[in-house]
Amino acid sequence: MLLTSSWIIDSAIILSTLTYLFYKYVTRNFDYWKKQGVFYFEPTPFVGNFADVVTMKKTVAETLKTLYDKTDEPYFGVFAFDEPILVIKSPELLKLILIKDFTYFRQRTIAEGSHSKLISNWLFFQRYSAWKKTRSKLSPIFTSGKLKNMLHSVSDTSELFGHYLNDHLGVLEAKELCVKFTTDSIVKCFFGINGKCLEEGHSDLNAISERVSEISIRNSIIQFLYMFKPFLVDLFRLDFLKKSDLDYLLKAFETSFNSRKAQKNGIKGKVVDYIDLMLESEDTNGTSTSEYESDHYMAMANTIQFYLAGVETSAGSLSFTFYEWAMNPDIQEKARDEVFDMFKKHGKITYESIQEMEYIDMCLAETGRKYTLFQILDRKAENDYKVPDTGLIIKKGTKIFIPYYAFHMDEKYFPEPQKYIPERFLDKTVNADGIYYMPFGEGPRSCLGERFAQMSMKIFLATFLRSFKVEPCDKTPSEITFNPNSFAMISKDGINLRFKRLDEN
Ligand code: HEM
Repeated sequence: MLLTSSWIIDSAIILSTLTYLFYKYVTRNFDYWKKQGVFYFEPTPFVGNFADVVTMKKTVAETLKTLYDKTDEPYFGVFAFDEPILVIKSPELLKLILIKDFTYFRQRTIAEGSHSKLISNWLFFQRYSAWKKTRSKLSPIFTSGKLKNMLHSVSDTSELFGHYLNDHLGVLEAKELCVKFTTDSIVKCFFGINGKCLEEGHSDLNAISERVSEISIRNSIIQFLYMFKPFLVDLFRLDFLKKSDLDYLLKAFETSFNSRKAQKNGIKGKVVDYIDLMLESEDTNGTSTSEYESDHYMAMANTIQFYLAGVETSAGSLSFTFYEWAMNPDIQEKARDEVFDMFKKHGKITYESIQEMEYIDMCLAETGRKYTLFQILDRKAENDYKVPDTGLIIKKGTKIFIPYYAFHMDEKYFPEPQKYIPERFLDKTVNADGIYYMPFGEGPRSCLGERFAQMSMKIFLATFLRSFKVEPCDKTPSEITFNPNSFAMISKDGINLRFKRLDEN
């Protein structure tokens, strides 16, 4: 007997008290935006403004778009479950946050993965001081000169793709198909190995790439916690990759690195990939052993990150481009004409010739607009920041979501946003006043691999268009519905398309 003579009444009192206390706890921040004088959307206890995400009706990107469309305020408050988040709608304010006043917003909101030596070495997750050092060491890899050296590896992989497709023509799931190319091309350029996805049809690396992009309960929970509950990531030591997959990748890299080192044995040769670049820069003279080891580990860790950051995103972009080309044959034909002109003029794909393929550039730009690939971009205020010409002070620690899918689908910037119109990018006036188009992010923290991704995608598409065509089939969705269980924006029904040789009817 605790409170009354009846255990039933006691239990009811205890249960109600606990429920009340829990309710008070999860709603403790719900007056935050009111106190700040910021317009906000009324949250629901336990889910905040993300009820549709929890019930799997919509993706995070679509949920934020619905709210974005309901207001003309330059910024507004929402609650991700119990946490206040500032959402930016003004392109001018976004330019300040991402570029001009970047020093206030150098971090992301996502978990930092500090439980793992590997993840905490990844550029994407690092805090400013570590990030600055890593970014300055990695940036030289993506200069024009270095990319030119990687072009041959990407071209060879595209040729291999041509052979693979020739043997597998018919109805194929476009993303699965493109993952084979992006995996082989990224591991060739950054690990210096043959991923054998195209040569063997399905290799160990192909299986790892599929596990990374798979919509499984494990992946959904991990992605959700990285985004919304970062402290649980460290507590439960959550990693993106299964340990066995990670060990496989680390071993593949080290074996390739050591064998190249032994082969070269100090001889300076042509730099063809990332491994050569690492050997070139890992000159131990004048560097302490511990500094050498930490640089080597950083370079190796980021190779794994390039794999994770590049395979899924580039395959997503390519498969959505295939989808749009299948649904818009006139656009596919126009892109093919450009490729034939390019081959007529240059005879082969060179770094210079791909710069001339402007229509394919426009197609990729339009794919990047319509299919943002990530749900949101994010930043965190490192110090109090006074927003010019308003009374708002964004307090230190405030999490900021950039609803870039909503910007890209905003009628004001892109008339008839549901339509795929590459010509939108003809006059290059996008982002003239403020930032509203950012498929690769913007500012000092934008995508490091953008130029590599653009180069590889163009080489791949040019090789494809020269010999093949793509059409819709019975299983092709008439429009794309995004899968609400994934952090990446992917098609819920897959993208089944019919691939044919150019001379086939
Ligand atoms: C179509 C392909 C790709 C798309 C659409 C894409 C998109 C993005 C976006 C939106 C960001 C966040 C930027 C921001 O917050 O402002 C990002 C970051 C990043 N991406 Fe990509 N990406 C692609 C391919 C790649 C590739 C191929 C690599 C590496 C080889 C790569 C490496 C990175 C890295 C390292 C970061 C973190 C940058 C930092 O925090 O400094 N990405 N990417």
